[in-house]
Amino acid sequence: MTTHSDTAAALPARSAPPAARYLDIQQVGQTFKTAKGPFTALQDINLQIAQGEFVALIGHSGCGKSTLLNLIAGLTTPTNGVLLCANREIKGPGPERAVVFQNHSLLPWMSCHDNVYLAVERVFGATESRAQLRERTQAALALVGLSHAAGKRPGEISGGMKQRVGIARALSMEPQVLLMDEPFGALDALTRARLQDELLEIVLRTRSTVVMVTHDVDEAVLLADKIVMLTNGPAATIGEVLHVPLARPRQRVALADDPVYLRCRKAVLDFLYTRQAHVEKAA
Ligand SMILES: Nc1ncnc2c1ncn2[C@@H]1O[C@H](COP(=O)(O)OP(=O)(O)OP(=O)(O)O)[C@@H](O)[C@H]1O
Repeated sequence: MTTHSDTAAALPARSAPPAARYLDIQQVGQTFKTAKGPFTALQDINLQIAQGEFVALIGHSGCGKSTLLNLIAGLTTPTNGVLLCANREIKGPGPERAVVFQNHSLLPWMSCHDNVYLAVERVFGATESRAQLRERTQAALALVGLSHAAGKRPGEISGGMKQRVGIARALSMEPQVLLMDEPFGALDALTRARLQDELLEIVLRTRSTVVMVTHDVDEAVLLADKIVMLTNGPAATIGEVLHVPLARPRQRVALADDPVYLRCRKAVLDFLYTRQAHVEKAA
């Protein structure tokens, strides 16, 4: 693994020294049992993510990005190695790690308010009154600009709004870690850009640690502190980690011709399309 090591001083400013190994992924491998025999999706994954860091996972389709995210979420367990969150082994899902999926997975018969309330109740229901839970729910919806749609059901709102409800639901749990699997993948370009900007603002305010799977090079450079590039599978591993030394807050229009932005973008494109050019293997 090579690292583009920009100076620490050039890294984005965030307050208070965060835990440098908040998420610690050590020698992780994942082998699936399949009808054709064992299939090794991931191998020798070593990655440390600091508290408050925004990490983008990028790589060609099928390389193992979701597999890695699911391991961090605790939805699956690794065949090799260990994953730690705040020095504790990840052994299953936990309220400190919330997941936002591409298909927002809202319950269609419940209002946006109730979809969020359900998550709030699960995390805080034992210790807080209903009024407090409702307050948390309303605050989360306000955070993503959806107070006006609280009473609507998922079928009555747009795809972008549904995705914002999914993000509100995840944020309402006050997770230490926000795990996002191509959260904007299904959206049109304009909605996607708006949600990216909103996410930048929210993350700046909440100081959450974020791991986001994406296929989009511009999204990765715009949002991330660190871009983790996976090699092609099978047995995918981390090919390169690129630090993105762009100060925050970040403005997409100003970045369009920023030399640092362009250099980072080129480095990722180079990795994906030159060094890891996707070759379809014969079945
Ligand atoms: N439960 C499973 N059983 C067998 N193979 C699996 C399983 N889950 C994933 N795989 C395989 O592991 C590899 C990595 O899959 P994964 O979904 O993590 O890739 P990805 O990088 O997220 O892909 P995409 O970008 O297309 O979403 C693929 O070859 C996939 O077919």
